[in-house]
Amino acid sequence: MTVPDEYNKEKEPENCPGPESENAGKSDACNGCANQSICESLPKGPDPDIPLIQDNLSQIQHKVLVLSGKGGVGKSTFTSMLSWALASDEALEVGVMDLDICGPSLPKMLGTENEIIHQSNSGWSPVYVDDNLGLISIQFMLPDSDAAIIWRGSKKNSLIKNFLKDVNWGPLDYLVIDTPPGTTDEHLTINNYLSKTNGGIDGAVLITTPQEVSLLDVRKELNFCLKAGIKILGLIENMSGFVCPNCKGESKIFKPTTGGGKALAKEFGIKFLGSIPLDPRIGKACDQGQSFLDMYEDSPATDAILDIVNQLRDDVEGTTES
Ligand SMILES: Nc1ncnc2c1ncn2[C@@H]1O[C@H](COP(=O)(O)OP(=O)(O)OP(=O)(O)O)[C@@H](O)[C@H]1O
Repeated sequence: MTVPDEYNKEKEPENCPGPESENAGKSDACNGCANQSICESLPKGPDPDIPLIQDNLSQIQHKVLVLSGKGGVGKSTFTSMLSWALASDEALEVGVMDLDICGPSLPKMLGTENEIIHQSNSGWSPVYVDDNLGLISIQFMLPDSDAAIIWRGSKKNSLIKNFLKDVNWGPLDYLVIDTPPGTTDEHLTINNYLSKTNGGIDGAVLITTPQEVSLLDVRKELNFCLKAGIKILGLIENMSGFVCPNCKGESKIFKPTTGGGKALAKEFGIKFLGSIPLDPRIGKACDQGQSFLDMYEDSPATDAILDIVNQLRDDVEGTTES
């Protein structure tokens, strides 16, 4: 078991059961400990749900995580684009899991904001965006779209387990998983369970913007992947300049650090998947729950995204040599 970097050994209370104990986070000594929520989120002993998760996900070919160090850099936007792009190939069955439990935005971006979850004998059904594109999100279980989700780690972990064990995913070519920003309980939980499934996690796509604050935070994400043994499929620099829709001229809005994503990828020896320019129509399409890729085929952002998706498919499906 990997104990996360955030775990602070110096803050261990007297009689601490230790992060690897079955009682981690649950004993009296844990109350008020700064490490409690981390310990609660760590797996304890053999988990009887693991065989159920393995069975439920056994027909999923590829599992891809989308990660970012900072919020607001376009992680959910890219997840929605990747999902639309994959599903535009009618030969593929695509599932999307929204693990941004406290800030779910995929239902809106994929045009399913007002849907509710359906339960049948075979479990929860994903909400279908298209015949071959299903989404699961906590949003579908909330009384209204403004409801706040203020949950501790253990409750989030149970929901993630439900998403893995109780959603009737069926056979899928791709399961794309959007995660919250940073390295959180959700990341530890999903990695813990998926790493035990057939084929494990194919890899993670990391999103940054060119700003220094985002580049600094995405380093933590890279180190998390390295520590957790998650393959890094590549890094994307989003909002990487603005292409004027009229004159097609490009302005480097974050001038000194534009290209920082590429430099970071080189430093870590990982693939740089490409830069996606700013296009104000992306926000508009996402707000309307429509596919930007279909609406604005001529946008340089569409070209960049489709090129990235092709590279990912080549890597994940092994159609070209890396
Ligand atoms: N290339 C782009 N051009 C223009 N707007 C963009 C681009 N990428 C993302 N956006 C916009 O930036 C905002 C933040 O994007 P998004 O919600 O995907 O970020 P996030 O990283 O998932 O944030 P969080 O993790 O905090 O939910 C959205 O309004 C989205 O429409």
